[in-house]
Amino acid sequence: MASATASKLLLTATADFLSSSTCSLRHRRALTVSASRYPRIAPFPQDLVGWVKREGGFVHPKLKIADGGEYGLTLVASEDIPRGSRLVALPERLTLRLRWSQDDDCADRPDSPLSQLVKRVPEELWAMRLGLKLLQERAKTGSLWWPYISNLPEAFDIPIFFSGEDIKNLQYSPLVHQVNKRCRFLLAFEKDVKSVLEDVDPGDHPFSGQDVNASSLGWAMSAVSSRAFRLRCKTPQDGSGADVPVLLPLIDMCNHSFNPNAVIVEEKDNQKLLVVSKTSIETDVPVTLNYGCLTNDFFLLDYGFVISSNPHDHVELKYDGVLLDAAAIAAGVPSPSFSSPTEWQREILSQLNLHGDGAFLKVNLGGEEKVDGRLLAAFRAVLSDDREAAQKSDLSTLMSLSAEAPLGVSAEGKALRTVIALCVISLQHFPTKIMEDESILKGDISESTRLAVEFRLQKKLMIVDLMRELTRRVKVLPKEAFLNR
Ligand SMILES: C[S@@+](CC[C@H](N)C(=O)[O-])C[C@H]1O[C@@H](n2cnc3c(N)ncnc32)[C@H](O)[C@@H]1O
Repeated sequence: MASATASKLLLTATADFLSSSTCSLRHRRALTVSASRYPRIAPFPQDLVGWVKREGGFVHPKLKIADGGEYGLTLVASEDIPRGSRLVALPERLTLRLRWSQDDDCADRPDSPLSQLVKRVPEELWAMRLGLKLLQERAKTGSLWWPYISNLPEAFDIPIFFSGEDIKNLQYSPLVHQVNKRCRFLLAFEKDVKSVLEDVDPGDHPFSGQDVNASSLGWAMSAVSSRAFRLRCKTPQDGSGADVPVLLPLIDMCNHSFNPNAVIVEEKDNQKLLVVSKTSIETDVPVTLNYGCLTNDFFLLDYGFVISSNPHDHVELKYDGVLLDAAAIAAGVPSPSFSSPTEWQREILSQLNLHGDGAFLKVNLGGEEKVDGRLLAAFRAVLSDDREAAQKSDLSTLMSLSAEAPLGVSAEGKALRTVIALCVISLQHFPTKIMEDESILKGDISESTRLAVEFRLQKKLMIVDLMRELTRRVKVLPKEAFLNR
């Protein structure tokens, strides 16, 4: 039932590209409304903890699966657990990953229809590759992983399932571009899958003869992108030393924190994956893992959530001479030369890969660096008259915000004021104001609208914070910085 909803939403989100896509993957077991607050694939999912233990895994006796509030389900300590405790140990055979072998019963054949489908998915959509395996196991009667799969969410609030209106509500073109790209891929891949499977013998059908469409493919891709971990594997099947995506039943009930109380450790000798507590965990406290130092773009696109004051979030801009001249003029810099840099400035811009053939023009504001080092170095160089000092300075100094006015206070003042003006221009690109977003969030809105508005609000708050920080830096510059020489 919810799969049908997901299908409808995917159609709405991609109306521009869509021809037809309506049915959804139906599991052999009936899909009815779940009794849980966080609907799962099966109305009464199997006991995941019991299954892991029965299959040779270990689960700390003081751990349980519980309601993690707005974060969905989570693993929680039912009593205090000391630091350094083994929380979960998962045998390798319970991990769900792509394995190819001609004669191993636990693996898929390298010439199988599943492998043909996997090969048609671009590497950057690795979640879809493993998603195909997940769909195969979801469709298979008697799958080893059914107790795990029955506990997976039946739908995901991630942007590929947003309505067209909520995709627009993101107000941020790099993310809208990614969402549209994924939707387009899913719609095209649906057709690919049908054509590959058209003449496949029923016994070889990867999805036990069931129909697979853009919606079910989207479900599988989202299940993997929001739950898989990338582990470094050295086996020949997985490619030597590559990061291989793996689904880790039960371990993937842990929610994310940048300050996690647990870590995943690979126990090579026993071929087990462990979760070990990094700190003591008090009663009722959830076990958390760090999913990565990601921007909100990735958190929303892959996981369906947005982190407030995310120190890794940034906005992406294009290094564009005309735009930067406009920013510099707005900052009070007379005749800036971003559109027509001098030869020595072009040399520095080339070293920064911001000029010439193959230049990489994407730059960021925000994140740990606060101002993209390449952008800052370019500003310092283009807004300086001191050719000798610029050519003598090493790039790493020019790129560092903590380097104190490497080309003199006048250039530093102009550079920082121009970054502030660029922040203002970036803010103006968002059609709504911070106060409007805050007031929308107080209203009665759908989860996807809430996520979209929260996403754009966080971007804007990040820019405002950056402007404050840069203004503080400008204010402490000596007064020569304010003379427009
Ligand atoms: C690996 S699963 C964790 C288990 C999940 N809560 C569940 O109910 O199955 C990742 C998902 O949990 C939720 N989640 C995890 N950490 C979160 C956080 N810090 N903030 C909001 N949601 C979070 C998101 O829905 C995310 O897609």
